[in-house]
Amino acid sequence: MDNPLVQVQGISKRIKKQTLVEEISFQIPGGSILALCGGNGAGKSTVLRMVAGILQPTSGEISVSGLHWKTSRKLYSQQIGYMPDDYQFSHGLSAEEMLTFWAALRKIPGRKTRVEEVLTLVGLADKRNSLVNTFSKGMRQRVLFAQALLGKPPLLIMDEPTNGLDPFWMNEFVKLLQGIKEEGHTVIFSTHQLEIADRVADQIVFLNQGKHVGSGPTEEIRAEFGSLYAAFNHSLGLG
Ligand SMILES: Nc1ncnc2c1ncn2[C@@H]1O[C@H](COP(=O)(O)OP(=O)(O)OP(=O)(O)O)[C@@H](O)[C@H]1O
Repeated sequence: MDNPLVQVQGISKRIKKQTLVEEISFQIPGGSILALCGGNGAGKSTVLRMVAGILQPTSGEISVSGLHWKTSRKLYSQQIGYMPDDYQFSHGLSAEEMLTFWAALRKIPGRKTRVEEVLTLVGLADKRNSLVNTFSKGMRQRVLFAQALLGKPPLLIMDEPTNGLDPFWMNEFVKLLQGIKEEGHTVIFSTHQLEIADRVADQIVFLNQGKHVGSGPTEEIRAEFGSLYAAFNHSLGLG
């Protein structure tokens, strides 16, 4: 692959004597979507947090746009919009105030307009004045998604972005991601919902118990195994 936007080379994370993830490698070409799939505790969040620069690998290398976190922290972070799998929202802030706060923190140019744009993108423009801590899980997910989009980052990293979304918003999420990809953004997201990976991802990486157990272009996996479910079961030695 020529000049992939993201290069992950043999990363492992050990905490005390426990190995959380071991020797994970993949590359993501610019303008494409990769889904990290696996069950609970597979290591998806740990990998995403390492790519985001929040957690440092015990061994292995990661580069984003040719940059390494250790040598270019600020530039590296500017490449990335990160959506965590959970977030404790502070009391008393509306959706608009929350996003304006994040935009100010990150020095987003034209932040009033950008906050308006992302609120509209995630369908929360009419809820802008409602308190975020009164929002449903799906609405909170959409606020987190909006904050990741604020800086129009080349790379979007999303941890379980469809958790808590109803079928309507699941569909909207797929359309949003497709739109983001058409604009040239690169996306990596984790999910245990294989149907979402099937619908939007160009490439899949299967993880199980911290290990890479299979990967490939989505179309090729489908052609070889019939479905992502069949491929995932095969990667677990179940079929
Ligand atoms: N800070 C930590 N200290 C020790 N162990 C950890 C830490 N963070 C995660 N783990 C362990 O690492 C393993 C991988 O966790 P991780 O959260 O990356 O998995 P996941 O695939 O995102 O799971 P889920 O889908 O349940 O969110 C789990 O066994 C978890 O208990």
